[in-house]
Amino acid sequence: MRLIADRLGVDRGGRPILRDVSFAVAGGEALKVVGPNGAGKSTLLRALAGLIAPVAGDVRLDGGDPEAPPREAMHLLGHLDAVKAGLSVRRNIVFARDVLGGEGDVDASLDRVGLGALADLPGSVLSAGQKRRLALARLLAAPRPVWLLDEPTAALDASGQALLAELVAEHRAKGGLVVAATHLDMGFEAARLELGAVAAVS
Ligand SMILES: Nc1ncnc2c1ncn2[C@@H]1O[C@H](COP(=O)(O)OP(=O)(O)OP(=O)(O)O)[C@@H](O)[C@H]1O
Repeated sequence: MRLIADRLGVDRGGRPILRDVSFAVAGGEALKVVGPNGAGKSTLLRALAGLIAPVAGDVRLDGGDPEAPPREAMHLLGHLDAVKAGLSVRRNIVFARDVLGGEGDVDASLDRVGLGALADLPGSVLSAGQKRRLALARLLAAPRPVWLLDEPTAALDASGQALLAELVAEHRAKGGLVVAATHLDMGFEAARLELGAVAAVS
């Protein structure tokens, strides 16, 4: 599988944010998107996920299900954790699995991210780092080959950051691919896409 962005152009609020952004990420690979605040990192992830229509170029997923839109192969972990405050921690994951599809084991996913003991508590009581861990559990419970991660280490402690690096390594070993926007070291090797006045891949 290959995720390809081809001369992508994206506007927001009528302003050009991304122009001529091109890259390809193959299964097993990771791409780290960097750039200053406002450079368009989140915008790029949202465009890849099909949530914002590009004004130029396109996003393709080669080797995926030709019948399904590319977004169905993607998991966007946004910088907001999208926790449903009124649902229990476990129900949050069941809900995500029902919406996104997938056969992941809900309790095993929670155990893996260290939230097993909190499964019956409402989502509203989770700390910022625990909400981030809940978002990681969603990646496991509703497996999809393309992970789009927006500032995935935000609010994670050292063990959470190590867990993220492990999950990414396992995902890549299974042929999954990762595009991650970040200001920080994420503890794994990745190609680099720098957004700024001019976008370039190195
Ligand atoms: N809904 C919106 N309407 C109009 N402009 C927007 C909207 N969302 C984002 N923008 C603008 O798009 C630009 C890129 O924002 P984006 O969130 O993609 O940047 P970023 O690189 O992820 O920034 P940060 O490092 O601060 O998270 C910014 O100038 C922002 O103000």
